[in-house]
Amino acid sequence: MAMGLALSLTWFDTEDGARLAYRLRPGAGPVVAFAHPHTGDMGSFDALLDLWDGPALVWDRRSYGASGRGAGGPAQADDLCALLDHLRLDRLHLIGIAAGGAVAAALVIHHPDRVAGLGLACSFIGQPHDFWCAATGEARPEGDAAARELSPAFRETDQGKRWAEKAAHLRLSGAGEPPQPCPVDLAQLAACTSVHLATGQNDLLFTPVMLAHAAHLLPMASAQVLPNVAHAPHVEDPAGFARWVQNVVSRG
Ligand SMILES: O=C(O)CCC(=O)CC(=O)O
Repeated sequence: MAMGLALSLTWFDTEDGARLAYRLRPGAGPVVAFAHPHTGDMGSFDALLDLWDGPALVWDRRSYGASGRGAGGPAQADDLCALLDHLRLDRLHLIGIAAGGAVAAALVIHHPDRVAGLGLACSFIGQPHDFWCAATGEARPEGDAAARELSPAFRETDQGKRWAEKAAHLRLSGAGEPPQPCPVDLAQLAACTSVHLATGQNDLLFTPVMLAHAAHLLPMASAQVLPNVAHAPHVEDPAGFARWVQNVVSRG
C-alpha cells in the first residue's frame, strides 16, 4: 500500500519568475492536491502520502521549501490555478491545512468548477486569528511553534522534533515573507458546495470551539473534530488524517 510519491521533483515557472517545486503522482481516480501550512512545506505530507495511494499533487507554496519568490506578483491561489492549468488538471479534490486552507478556499471561490471537494483542516479560512478569538472569547496560545501547534506527547517524539526543526528553518529562511495576499470572503465560500471542515481535538490555535463557529458561518459544510491531534493532524496522525481525506473525497 505504501507508495510515496512516484515522480521526482518537478518545476513550474510562474509568469513573474517564481520557480515552484511540485510532485505529482498520476493514476486512476481523482487527484487530491494538498496545500501545506505555514510551518511546513510539501515534505510535511510524506508520511500521509505513504498511506494515501491515490493520485496526488503537492507543491511548495511560493517562498517555502524549494520554491522561489518571483517578483511578488500574483496571489497564492493564482499560483495554484496556473499550476493546475499547466498540468491540465481540470477538476480535483483540494485539502488545505492551516494557512494552506486559505489558498484552497480562495481557489474554490474563484474557480468552483475546478474543485470536486474542499477539505479545510485547522484553518483560519483566510481570516485573522483575532476574528476567531473575538467570535469565541478564546485567546491566542503562548509559547514557541511546537508549544502552540503540537500535542504535548507528540512534541517529544522524533517526528515532533523534526517538525519543530523544519518550522524553525522555514521561519529563518523567511518563508511566507513578504505575506502573500489570499483574501477569502466567507459569504462567498458559504455559497460553495462540498466543503468539509476539521480541526484537532487538542488544537490550541484553531480550537474545536472555533470550528463550531466556522460551521455556524458555513452551514453547508460538514465539521469534524479529529481525535488526539493538534494543529498538524497530517503529521501527528497520518492514518487518521487519511481517513478524513477519504471522507472528503467520497462525499465530494
Ligand atoms: O492562516 C491560518 O489558517 C492558520 C495559520 C497558522 O496556523 C500557521 C500555519 O499555517 O501553520
